[in-house]
Amino acid sequence: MSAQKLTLPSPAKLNLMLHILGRREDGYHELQTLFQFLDYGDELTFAVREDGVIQLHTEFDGVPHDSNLIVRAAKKLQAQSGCPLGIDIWIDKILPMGGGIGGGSSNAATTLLGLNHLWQLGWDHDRLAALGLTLGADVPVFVRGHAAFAEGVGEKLTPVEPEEPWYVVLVPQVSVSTAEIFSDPLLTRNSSPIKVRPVPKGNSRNDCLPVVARRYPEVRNALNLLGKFTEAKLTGTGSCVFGGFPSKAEADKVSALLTETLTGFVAKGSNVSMLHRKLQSLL
Ligand SMILES: C[C@@](CO)(OP(=O)(O)O)[C@H](O)COP(=O)(O)OP(=O)(O)OC[C@H]1O[C@@H](n2ccc(N)nc2=O)[C@H](O)[C@@H]1O
Ligand SMILES: Nc1ncnc2c1ncn2[C@@H]1O[C@H](COP(=O)(O)OP(=O)(O)O)[C@@H](O)[C@H]1O
Repeated sequence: MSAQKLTLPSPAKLNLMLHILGRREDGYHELQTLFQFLDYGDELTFAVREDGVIQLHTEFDGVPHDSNLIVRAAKKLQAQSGCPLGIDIWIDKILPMGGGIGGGSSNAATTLLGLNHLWQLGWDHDRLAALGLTLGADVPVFVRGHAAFAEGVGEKLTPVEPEEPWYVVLVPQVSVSTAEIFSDPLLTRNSSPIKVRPVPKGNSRNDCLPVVARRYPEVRNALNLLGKFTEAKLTGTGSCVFGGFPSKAEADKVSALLTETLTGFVAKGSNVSMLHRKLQSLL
């Protein structure tokens, strides 16, 4: 008899603002950023194996099997929990890679939460988030599943409740290297820390934007075009650009105009990750 399959969502995130406060001794940058999820993302399907093997069945262009964050997350959880079970995994990948919408980190978090459920490990979110942080700075927020103000390299999280507009997200056809942006001499690294909560209005800038727009004409173009309709912002280190609208109808109208020449999609902002809504419904 074949194992029962479980399908879970793996949502995208946006950085609604991103300030860089300084550089740490280890070369990483201290940030303040606001994460919100999108009701839009990949889908991962899992089936438990009795033989302990971890197998991702979907191939990724340019990402070898054992480097995939899904496989790395599964192997770490298996090693640290001592679980003898294995897993078959398939993914329906719709999120662009290297777009600043966190697809890889989200896939890792969905894997951690999915396997915690299927392998019946009983780990709490603190423990899963700590493991997730060793895979990437954005993994903990996906594990916790609530919109958050993040500090440090993104691991100190305070839940927040920003508005949940409809977004038009444009996907310039370039992959931006996060390392390249953080090593650019022109990057602003000395923003003053925001000490008041919630983040006061007027702090919605992304310090990476000037450097990314300067290096990538495709991103500049997307910012200019979306900027004709609403405030156009960069998420993470890009390449994706987004803007909020009060209704789906308005977002759809702008998207229809812009996607004649650019790639993009419309999605609702969400303060509770659709992964957590699905997991809740299983309990
Ligand atoms: C800045 C954010 C905001 O969400 O960008 P996006 O990746 O989403 O675009 C993330 O925190 C990115 O975190 P993460 O995804 O873990 O970064 P990585 O790709 O591992 O980082 C690649 C390189 O960028 C630099 N880096 C990254 C994050 C950080 N806070 N300071 C840094 O200096 C480091 O040199 C690191 O080796
Ligand atoms: N499951 C995965 N999904 C996406 N990218 C992955 C995955 N596993 C490893 N990667 C690598 O991580 C890089 C960053 O991916 P991603 O998280 O999608 O972008 P970003 O951090 O810009 O939002 C990719 O370019 C890819 O090389």
